Amino acid sequence: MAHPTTRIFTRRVCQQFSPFRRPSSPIPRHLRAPASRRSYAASGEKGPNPGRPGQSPFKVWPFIAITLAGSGAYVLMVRSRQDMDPKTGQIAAPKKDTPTFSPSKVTVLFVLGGPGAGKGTQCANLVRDYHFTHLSAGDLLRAEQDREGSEFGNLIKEYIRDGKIVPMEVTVQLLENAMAEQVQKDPAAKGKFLIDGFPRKMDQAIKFEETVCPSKFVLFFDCPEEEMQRRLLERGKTSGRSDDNAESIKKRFKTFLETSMPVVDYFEGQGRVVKVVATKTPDEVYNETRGRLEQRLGKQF
Ligand SMILES: Nc1ncnc2c1ncn2[C@@H]1O[C@H](COP(=O)(O)OP(=O)(O)O)[C@@H](O)[C@H]1O
Ligand SMILES: O=c1ccn([C@@H]2O[C@H](COP(=O)(O)OP(=O)(O)O)[C@@H](O)[C@H]2O)c(=O)[nH]1
Repeated sequence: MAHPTTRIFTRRVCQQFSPFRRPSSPIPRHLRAPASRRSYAASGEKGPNPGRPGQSPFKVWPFIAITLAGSGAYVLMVRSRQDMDPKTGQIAAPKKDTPTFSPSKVTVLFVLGGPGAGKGTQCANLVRDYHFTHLSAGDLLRAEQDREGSEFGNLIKEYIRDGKIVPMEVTVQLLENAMAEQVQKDPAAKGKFLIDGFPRKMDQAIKFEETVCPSKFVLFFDCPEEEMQRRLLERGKTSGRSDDNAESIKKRFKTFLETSMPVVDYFEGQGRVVKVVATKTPDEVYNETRGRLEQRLGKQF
């Protein structure tokens, strides 16, 4: 049985918020709205509130209690499902709280730009002059594709030929392994990484920064499509790549525009993009690249 004070409080709250409450209005009778626009209770015992004045016939609290309990259960269910793998319905591995590499010990620059913009060419220059370690996501995927016994070989082959983005778990893991190997080789060196052609999709960007290492910024090579196409068709004459052909190039451009540009926009929104116009000769593009990096990182980067 409820405590008398509780009962009084309950009745007061019910009365206050009941739409059927009889008002004791401070407004003089002649200024009030006509009876037809006022509460039902104004017509005395005939409305839906035939009980004692001020007492609602509806028990509101059970409804409120049920609604609150239901909402609480729903929130708990949604939270628990966030930890589930949507494919298997199994509980996913616990999220890593901290990235594997600390950005105070390791420097990561993402290098982005359309296919054929000149990312690989400029990364080679930076490696030569500034001792970066160059990790090309595409090269790592092609190596994994060709590795004997790889369970992802066929999948990667198909994705690359169609210009699609390989599921992020594969690429992020390959990159993390390659970084770990490099850091282990030379623990004293301050690891400086150019991660080339990555992240090409938002999920990769978020996953990598959460679990592997936050990047300093994106070095973005901006080049129009016609120029990139010309370069790729030229490269295709000798590269032996399954995707340097007109049909795959078209698909890669589409993926770049629809999926990868939003990643650049995302980092741009955070002030984390260093943009270089990539249409001039390789040397000219490199000069601009160095200038921009010095501006951002200081002369001794
Ligand atoms: N600034 C440039 N002008 C003309 N050709 C270039 C330039 N930069 C790179 N290339 C050539 O274009 C092709 C694509 O360059 P690459 O660095 O492999 O691009 P990405 O890594 O962005 O796909 C290569 O054959 C390369 O030699
Ligand atoms: O994070 C990545 C990077 C590359 N790729 C695949 O690898 C291909 C080639 O990428 P790469 O960077 O080697 O070449 P680019 O297109 O920049 O010339 C892409 O089209 C994608 O199919 C991918 O799936 N995920």
